[in-house]
Amino acid sequence: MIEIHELTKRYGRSVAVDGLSFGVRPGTVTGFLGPNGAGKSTTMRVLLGLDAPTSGTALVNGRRYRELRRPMHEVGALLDANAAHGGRSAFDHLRWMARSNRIPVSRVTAVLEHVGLAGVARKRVGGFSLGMRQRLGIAAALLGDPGVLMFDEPVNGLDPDGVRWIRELMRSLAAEGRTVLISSHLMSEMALTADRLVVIGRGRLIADTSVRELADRFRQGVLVRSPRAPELSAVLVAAGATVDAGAGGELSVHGLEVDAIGDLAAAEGIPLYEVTPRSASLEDAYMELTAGSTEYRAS
Ligand SMILES: Nc1ncnc2c1ncn2[C@@H]1O[C@H](COP(=O)(O)OP(=O)(O)OP(=O)(O)O)[C@@H](O)[C@H]1O
Repeated sequence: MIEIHELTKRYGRSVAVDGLSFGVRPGTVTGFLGPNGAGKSTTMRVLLGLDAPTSGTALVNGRRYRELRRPMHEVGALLDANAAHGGRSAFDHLRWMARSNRIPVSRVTAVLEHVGLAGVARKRVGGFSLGMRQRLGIAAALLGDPGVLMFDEPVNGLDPDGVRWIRELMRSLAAEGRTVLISSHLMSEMALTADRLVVIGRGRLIADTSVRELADRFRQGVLVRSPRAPELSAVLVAAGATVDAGAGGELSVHGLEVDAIGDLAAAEGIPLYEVTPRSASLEDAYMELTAGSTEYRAS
């Protein structure tokens, strides 16, 4: 469980996080989204005790990071994939972390296997690709088997296989009942990975919602194709829908859900070739939500 309450972080005169409040629940993947400079990394750094808040609180399992008795058992994080010393092997890097946190070395082998690095465990980290470094960073986060996990931009620079692997790993960690927070500035990625979304801009909360609620909020109607489109259109309008006919004969229907459209067409014996809810505009929703919050914008 993560709880952020009225969190503000100033660096000199600039405000990185500005009165931010939200919670992240166990058993879900929560996407932490916002344009560059929105304050995502700062929030995570404060949660991990790497930065002190100017005011407000950032709690893990009800405590500030420094009050956690065995921090690596409670929260694991990937902030910077290049944190490991290049001259050490993956195994030695993790063994050093395990020893200094009184974690049995057997966990090192387990997490290296979990992230698919068992075969290169004795190789120097300096020779690792970005994807392998990300995996090693995730292995380090998992070392203490914590219930809360935070990943800052974990898919940055990964190839499609790596992206899919991370997505599945995040989902399986949440399915085990863990609290998973992933920061990203890619809505398209979060739409596939996250259950919930916390969107911030200029350090402030813009939206705290489920992916489904956001999709519904910005739904663009249902696309319907039928060989008897004009007839179907009349039926749908009579049932209270608003219908726009496209140039190709397709109908854009607002005010009726997919099931209702199917039932009405069936009742009239009108064939349907396609009924597609057009809710895939999450990227647009995100752009609209964060318009005005971006630090740098091409004009
Ligand atoms: N140590 C620091 N000193 C001064 N300003 C900082 C510091 N760390 C962050 N900031 C500023 O705080 C703001 C928020 O930065 P932060 O890195 O938290 O954003 P972010 O949402 O993680 O962005 P990105 O997606 O680019 O990583 C930015 O304007 C940044 O320049």
